[in-house]
Amino acid sequence: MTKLCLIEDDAIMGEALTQRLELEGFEVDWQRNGAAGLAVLLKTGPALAVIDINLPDMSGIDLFERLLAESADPPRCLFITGYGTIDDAVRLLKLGAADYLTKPLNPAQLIARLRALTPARHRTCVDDPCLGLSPAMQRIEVELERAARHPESPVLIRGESGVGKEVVAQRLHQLQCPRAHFVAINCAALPEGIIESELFGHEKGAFTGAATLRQGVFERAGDGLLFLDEIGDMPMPLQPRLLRVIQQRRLIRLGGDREIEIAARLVFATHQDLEGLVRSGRFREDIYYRINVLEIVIPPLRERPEDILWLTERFIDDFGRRFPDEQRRPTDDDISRLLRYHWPGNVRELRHLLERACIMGDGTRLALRLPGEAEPGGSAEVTALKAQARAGERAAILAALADQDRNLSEAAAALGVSRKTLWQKMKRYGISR
Ligand SMILES: Nc1ncnc2c1ncn2[C@@H]1O[C@H](COP(=O)(O)OP(=O)(O)OP(=O)(O)O)[C@@H](O)[C@H]1O
Repeated sequence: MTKLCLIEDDAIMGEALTQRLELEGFEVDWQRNGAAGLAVLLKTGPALAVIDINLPDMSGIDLFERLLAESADPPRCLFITGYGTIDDAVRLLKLGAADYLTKPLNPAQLIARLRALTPARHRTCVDDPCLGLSPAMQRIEVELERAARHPESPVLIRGESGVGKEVVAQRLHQLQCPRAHFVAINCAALPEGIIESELFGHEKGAFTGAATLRQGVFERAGDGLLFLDEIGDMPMPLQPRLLRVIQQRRLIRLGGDREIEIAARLVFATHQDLEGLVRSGRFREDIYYRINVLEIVIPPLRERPEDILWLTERFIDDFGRRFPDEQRRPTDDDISRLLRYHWPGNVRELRHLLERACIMGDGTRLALRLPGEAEPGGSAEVTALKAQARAGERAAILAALADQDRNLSEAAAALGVSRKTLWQKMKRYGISR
């Protein structure tokens, strides 16, 4: 559990926050005044502190300055400020405080910020969800724990592209057989000519070009986990053979005659409407029933706002770990934009977008740009309009100069600008006298 010290003199607020933070999995030490709070921060070394800036015995600034002077490894401090103390909060940020939030406090926002601030070393695996914070992902985590105890049953993972189907398969592997192989194959990406030998393997000399024996993925996975992605794209001619292998858990390599036992856990995934494929005759109904034993459905990211925040924090943390000098932090505005966007590319899109936002960011600021939003300084349309306006302005200056026999003062008067302004614009547009 992440240790957190709450320093808040208001009894109602202190109690409400303590309850909420404990429900969210923090270990809370609530102190009612600055001196007692400071003592706890110095003695017990929590990972985080939430501090009201207006305390009865000292100001938040005094407290923070003393903490910095006396502690070699101070916790990350988030201050709560009232309307009149924003200036102090800004001063605190300059001194090195992690963040501040204004009253009235939005508890969900506080939790999101605290999770973002929790240093990785203070997170423990037990209370740190592996797949996400949303109820849907927590449910999947529980389903995976159950599935891990029944390795003989196939698993079918469904969800839009980029929702994390492979990540879920990896989690199952971690729960079930972390030391055994994890082999992944994308049935849609393999050319039809080689998919059969890639799946089932071939003996030496089985066909022209088969110079050596090759094991297929079913064999290579050993007693680990075989992840067959995009199963809906399995070519129809191969499906009867696949069905036999799944059913009998045995195979014969191409060109071979010996049966080989399959020990691997079989996990299938698809973003397609398998039922529709069955109806249109492109996917065999018998395979559909055979693989659809333990079905796990991952909802799209736009339906899991908690995960948008949780994943954002993870991806930004990852970046910060790789580039310790570049610690970014989302602003409130970044967070609301991330929550508003509809994420057609799901987690993959979020990951790529944040990678870019971290790389292009500056200081703690992310350079967040979401598809469809106007670029800073204007969208393409605005840019084109500006270019047009500039061209028009240049033409007007040239015309005024010609009209006034290139007399600068008279041209400026005709244009209604000062002589200095005209001269500056001429320089910008490359117009000589
Ligand atoms: N819960 C998660 N935690 C961390 N990263 C995640 C999570 N879910 C997805 N990702 C990241 O998002 C990207 C897409 O995930 P993944 O490949 O598992 O999706 P998928 O559903 O299998 O996609 P596709 O349908 O295109 O094969 C990867 O970079 C992955 O690391």
